[in-house]
Amino acid sequence: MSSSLEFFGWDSTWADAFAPHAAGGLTPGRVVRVDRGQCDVVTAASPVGAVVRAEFTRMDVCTGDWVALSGQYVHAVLPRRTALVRAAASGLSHGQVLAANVDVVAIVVPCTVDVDLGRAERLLALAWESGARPVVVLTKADACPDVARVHEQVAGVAVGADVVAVSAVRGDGLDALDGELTGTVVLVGQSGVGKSTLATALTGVDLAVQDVRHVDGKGRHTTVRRELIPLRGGRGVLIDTPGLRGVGLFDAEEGLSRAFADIDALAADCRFSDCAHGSEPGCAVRAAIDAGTLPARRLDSYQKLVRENEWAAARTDARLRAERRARERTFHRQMRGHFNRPGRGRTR
Ligand SMILES: Nc1nc2c(ncn2[C@@H]2O[C@H](COP(=O)(O)OP(=O)(O)OP(=O)(O)O)[C@@H](O)[C@H]2O)c(=O)[nH]1
Ligand SMILES: [Zn+2]
Repeated sequence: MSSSLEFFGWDSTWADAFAPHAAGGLTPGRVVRVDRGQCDVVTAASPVGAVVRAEFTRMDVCTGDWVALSGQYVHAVLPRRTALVRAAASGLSHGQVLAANVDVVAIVVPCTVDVDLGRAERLLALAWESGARPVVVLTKADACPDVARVHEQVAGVAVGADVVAVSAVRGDGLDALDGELTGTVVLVGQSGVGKSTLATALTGVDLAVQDVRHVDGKGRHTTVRRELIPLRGGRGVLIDTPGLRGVGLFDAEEGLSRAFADIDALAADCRFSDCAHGSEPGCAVRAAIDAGTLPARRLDSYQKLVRENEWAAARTDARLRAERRARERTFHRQMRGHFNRPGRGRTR
């Protein structure tokens, strides 16, 4: 397969997954941007402005997906290796896929003395849940009087993840970060934490103004904002998609237990298997807090995120129940119509 697709992350595993489509004469490509049923797809040849067929819109084709194109139609979406999902911003009880086939989730946290550990923990849970590898990036290190201390605090909550301090303006730490960012990378973090500045430093492209000339399916030239940009180290691509800011957890039980693996491990020693780590006797988590080995803040943070996640799950269940009831009503209506039709021979 052409090196240009490899540039975007194509490998032999994708080629295997694509084989049946290749046999059918379809073209592989990676989605670099989606906009209401239209998506921009890079292929080994030129980029294609593709149309997502109506029957696929519910599959939520998103930036980062590998697709099989038939002409300018997205014919199939290859099964995702990973997916970054959050509770939909609208507060609907659906998950929203923000990016697909992400290898590294870089959690961007500004390096300040009053660093927001709870936010880092939330993003770590989200990242672990996606199936990608999380890395915490402490930005604006140049403006922090005690980088080592903040690094230590954050490393303390980032169980199983690396933490790298950088200054995008001075360039400190960027080489170390390059080494962490391989494959498909996304930056997540609140507004103002330095994502755009960092993205520019990592790609050499000013993403705030980047425009890409593009030929759509009808051969017209248009200008689009491509959301998949090669990293300067040549070892990956950055997904720069809007909407990676406010992140609510969605179905993130697994992610939470990875992000709080230390608490999970302690909880295994609680006397009761359903211990809520409140006032139960024999609680190993409380014992660790009393002994000073687990900060009370971390347990609070964990419990808050678990409640949030359960709340989202309950809403999903409620939605599924409502959908089932609506389907049943439709079914009964159809049945009544069917049996009440003249000549159906309903005997009374
Ligand atoms: N001192 C210092 N300031 C930085 C650094 N990186 C970013 N900033 C500043 O932090 C502010 C926010 O940076 P952005 O890169 O726009 O942050 P963002 O996360 O992209 O923000 P949104 O676009 O709102 O999501 C800007 O004023 C930057 O100049 C850094 O390494 N050092
Ligand atoms: Zn307990």
